[in-house]
Amino acid sequence: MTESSVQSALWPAPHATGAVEATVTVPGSKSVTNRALVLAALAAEPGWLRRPLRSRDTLLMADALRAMGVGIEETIPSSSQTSRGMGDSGQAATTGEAWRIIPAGLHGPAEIGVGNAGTVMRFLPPVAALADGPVHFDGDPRSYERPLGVVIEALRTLGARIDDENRGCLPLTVHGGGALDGGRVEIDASASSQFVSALLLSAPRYNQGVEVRHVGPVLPSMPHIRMTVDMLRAVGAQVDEPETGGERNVWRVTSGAVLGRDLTVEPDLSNAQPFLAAALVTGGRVTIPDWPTRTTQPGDALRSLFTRMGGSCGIVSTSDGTALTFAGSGRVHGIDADLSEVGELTPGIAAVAALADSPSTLRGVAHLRLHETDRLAALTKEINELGGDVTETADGLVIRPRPLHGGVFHTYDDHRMATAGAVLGLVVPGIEIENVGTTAKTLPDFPRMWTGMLAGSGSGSGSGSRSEAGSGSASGGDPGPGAGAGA
Ligand SMILES: O=C(O)C1=C[C@@H](OP(=O)(O)O)[C@@H](O)[C@H](O)C1
Ligand SMILES: C=C(OP(=O)(O)O)C(=O)O
Repeated sequence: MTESSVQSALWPAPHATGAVEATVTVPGSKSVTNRALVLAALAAEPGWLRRPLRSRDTLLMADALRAMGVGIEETIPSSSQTSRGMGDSGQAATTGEAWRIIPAGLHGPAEIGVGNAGTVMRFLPPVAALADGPVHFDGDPRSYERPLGVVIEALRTLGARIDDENRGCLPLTVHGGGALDGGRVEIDASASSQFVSALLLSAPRYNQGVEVRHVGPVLPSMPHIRMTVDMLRAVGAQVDEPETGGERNVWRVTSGAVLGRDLTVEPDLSNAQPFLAAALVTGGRVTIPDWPTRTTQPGDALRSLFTRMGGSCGIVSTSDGTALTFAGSGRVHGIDADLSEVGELTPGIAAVAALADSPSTLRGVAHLRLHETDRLAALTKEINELGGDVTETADGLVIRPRPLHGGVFHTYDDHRMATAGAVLGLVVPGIEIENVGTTAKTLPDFPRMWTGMLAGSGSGSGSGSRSEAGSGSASGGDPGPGAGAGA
């Protein structure tokens, strides 16, 4: 098969013949990995990143930093090396991949491919402003449509010179001058929290630091901004959030050195979503090892969201740390939820909602129209083409469950559309996922993990027995077309 035929192939989504019972090891968080790479690249000394996510978005980030002169060495640490660090839930890492990041003077000229990674296209122009020459950014066709003008204008206010031939979108060139003044900037981040995170992450290296004031009507994905602030503080940056005197949504980062750290990346809790959903929709039980007890990841909200939808869960101590066990009850309920803080969970919640015993209203997620695809339109069309009844609202979806039938579930190059389709396929026979390889954006091993999860508990192989699935540890099952493609 050529790469393009692999990409467009249809993947027969496995159907669960019984309750899913599995332990699933989920790879590291995209959002933590890409923030950690940026901060380590800006540091005054080398640092370590353990259990990083290795996916299209994070490899694009690493390659982009390398293009500007940063050293990133990929090593497998010996079992005697252990680590603790920011974002760490307390468990020691004794195995797995580790990247050593060796900061250097940032150089241009450089060519950066952002793919369709919001974190790369938003977080790196502020870094490139510190380079000593031009840094050119380009990406997938969809990246041209995703908003970037707010970051471009803010950087200009802070002293950067940028050529944006497409006016506010990619492609663009940041003419780095080796340093940036910094200062105060007002932005409207209602289209993406990543605008705020982008400006804060590089701010300690700007001459005057940065004060960012959000002045727009809404601000989505607050946990991701908290993640940025937490991770900045963990590398020694001073970040003030004056919430008194009527000042909300203001962040001040003081100019100062960024420390090199040793960080173990938490599992990606948003990527745990399809596996937890599998327990919910099949009345099964799924355990996710290393679920952190304290985290800024929005995926932690799945514990309450999926409990409201009919499941139950608990964090348990294990010999290696902590794990989340989530159990379905055999019933799936609809939900009325404001998902503005956790927008990236919407596709997975919509899939579960389409299988529920009552309607759902998902609100606060108008900005999803500007994600990997227009997720509100895509979910509406794809669920309805399987017999569903979904309508778009100004800021979300209303989902009235109907009996669904098989068919092709199109994914629009959106990893979370693919995993949402896989959840539907557990319950609805005959669903085929177009381009499941698009999951490589954040979870390259998804098809193998999914079939591994089902190997002992469903998909025609009997129900009730336990299976183990995880990145690199799943056994059995066809990895499916496109597995690993696109990275
Ligand atoms: O900062 C981050 O790591 C992210 C922020 C969110 O973006 P938006 O605020 O644009 O939704 C989220 O949806 C995305 O998956 C990751
Ligand atoms: C919106 C997402 O990604 P990005 O980082 O490209 O914005 C996502 O992963 O759901």
